[in-house]
Amino acid sequence: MTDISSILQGGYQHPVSRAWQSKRQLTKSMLMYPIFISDDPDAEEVMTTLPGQRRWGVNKLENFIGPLVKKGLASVILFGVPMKVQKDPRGTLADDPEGPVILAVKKLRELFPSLFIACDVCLCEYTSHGHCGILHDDGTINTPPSVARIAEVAVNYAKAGAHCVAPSDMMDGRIKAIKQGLIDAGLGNKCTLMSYSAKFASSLYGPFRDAVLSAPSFGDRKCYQLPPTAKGLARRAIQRDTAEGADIIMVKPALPYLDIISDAAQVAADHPIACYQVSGEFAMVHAGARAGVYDLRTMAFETVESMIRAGATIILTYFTPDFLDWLDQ
Ligand SMILES: NCc1[nH]cc(CCC(=O)O)c1CC(=O)O
Ligand SMILES: [Zn+2]
Ligand SMILES: [Zn+2]
Repeated sequence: MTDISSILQGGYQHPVSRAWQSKRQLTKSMLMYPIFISDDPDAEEVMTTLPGQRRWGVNKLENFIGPLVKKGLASVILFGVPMKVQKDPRGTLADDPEGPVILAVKKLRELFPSLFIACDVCLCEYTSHGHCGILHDDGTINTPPSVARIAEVAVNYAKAGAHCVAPSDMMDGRIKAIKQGLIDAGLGNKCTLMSYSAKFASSLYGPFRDAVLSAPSFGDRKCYQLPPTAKGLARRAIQRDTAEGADIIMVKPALPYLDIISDAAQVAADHPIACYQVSGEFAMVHAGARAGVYDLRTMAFETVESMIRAGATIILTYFTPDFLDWLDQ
């Protein structure tokens, strides 16, 4: 005789009952789409390492984003790609009023009033050395001016109309400085602060660095991004950033760091938890599908559903346009 408590399959025999077995399901409003904005206003440049993604010029945004908004796109996060300009040690062009990010924010606000617009905040796309902060002469991070500069850039994106600023630089103390800067500018109640709190020094950022030309010219980012083994540091960074005024906590990369997502959901239980399925994860899912290891769509769902199961409610992913279609089918 089978013990009644050993029978589980009765609970998931049908697609509807299977859906009831998940606490949360992927919905369109969970998706935030990362897009690359070139300083060439007419660009629609294909990138070989990020399948299907392009560097877009400001003039192309209407035709690119319009159909996605019609399909239910709720939010985007913008990355500036300065292709033509001169970079300097302090990343002066990060908040150039005529630069790609500020122009794109204004344009998108005007074109798509319902779209939630976040801006990634970092200096590495704009610094001559390619690091995320301002450096001492010996090449190490000089924290106070880095934090001041990052906060200045964030406030300028918010002033341009960003609904959310998301610092990915990993400088200590930047959340507090940005929050204070937003408050001082009268934007404390108008702009969401999403912290890349638990951002690890990962091999999975390669395609992104090619896309935005932000690879460091020397060294690596291991003195500011977290060591992949450092569960404790991640928890402390999450605690610190919630205490410093972050509205949303992010974990990045996502799939190899599901335990950190789960920790974040406990440590910051009263905050929305975001995770970033980064460029290398996206490339891996595509590469495996091309090699015949699995079906692309099935695997894309499995990765993102794992993140949701771990505790994420916001997913930054290059699969967003695909999910908007797949979720309709
Ligand atoms: N601060 C830069 C930044 N912002 C987002 C990503 C990664 C995004 C991706 O790989 O998709 C990176 C790369 C890095 O830190 O080197
Ligand atoms: Zn950076
Ligand atoms: Zn960044």
